[in-house]
Amino acid sequence: MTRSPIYVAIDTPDITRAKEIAARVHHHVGGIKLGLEFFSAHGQAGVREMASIGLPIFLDLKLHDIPNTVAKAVQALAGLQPAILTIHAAGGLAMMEDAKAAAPAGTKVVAVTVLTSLDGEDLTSIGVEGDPHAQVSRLTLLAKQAGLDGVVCSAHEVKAAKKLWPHGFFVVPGIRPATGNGTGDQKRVMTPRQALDQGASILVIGRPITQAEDPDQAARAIEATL
Ligand SMILES: O=c1ccn([C@@H]2O[C@H](COP(=O)(O)O)[C@@H](O)[C@H]2O)c(=O)[nH]1
Repeated sequence: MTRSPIYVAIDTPDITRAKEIAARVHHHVGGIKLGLEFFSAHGQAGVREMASIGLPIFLDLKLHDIPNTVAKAVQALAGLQPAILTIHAAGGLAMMEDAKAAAPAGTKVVAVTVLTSLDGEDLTSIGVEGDPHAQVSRLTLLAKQAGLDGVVCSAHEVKAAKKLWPHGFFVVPGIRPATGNGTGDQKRVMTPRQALDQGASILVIGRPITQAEDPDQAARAIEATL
């Protein structure tokens, strides 16, 4: 059976709630994404507890520091054997190379290019010239050169990024079902179906599932559109 491309982003510091959501959506997702909020509250012990549910774990820590520090952090996380681990492409070529070298063989190391909460104006405000497309393309090529497994980008850039890296692994957040609540803090969004059509390898979906009255039903409804 093929795994669902949906990774549910369980962003909560409440481990009881995190386990409850995971148990409810278990059959409709391909994995669980744990990020800064969960990790800051529960650390590696919490990740192990969530892993015992039996779904692949995507550890979204978006590591970004000098190469030595990031490599040591990746080494320290290696025992968790995450399926996917994120670092920031803006950390540069050497940082990405060292992170990949420090990761366990079974872990896909992927680089965040341009956060889906940013638009062109935001990029200009932090001194990045060009639109998100140009910056995603530039950082995708750098991540490929560093020997990573793929990148994180929005569905708006994934087609172009895939052209540059046909065998890359493309993680796409900023997913919003056609019907439902607003985009929140996300600025570059697309529906799950459209994102897959554009070339996403996996879809990261948080609030549309976790904040639904019935997360199981929300995940099931999204799955039905794929
Ligand atoms: O560019 C990025 C990189 C990571 N994320 C993470 O994905 C989820 C999205 O959650 P939603 O509730 O579906 O908006 C969240 O955990 C982010 O940390 C991202 O959104 N954009």
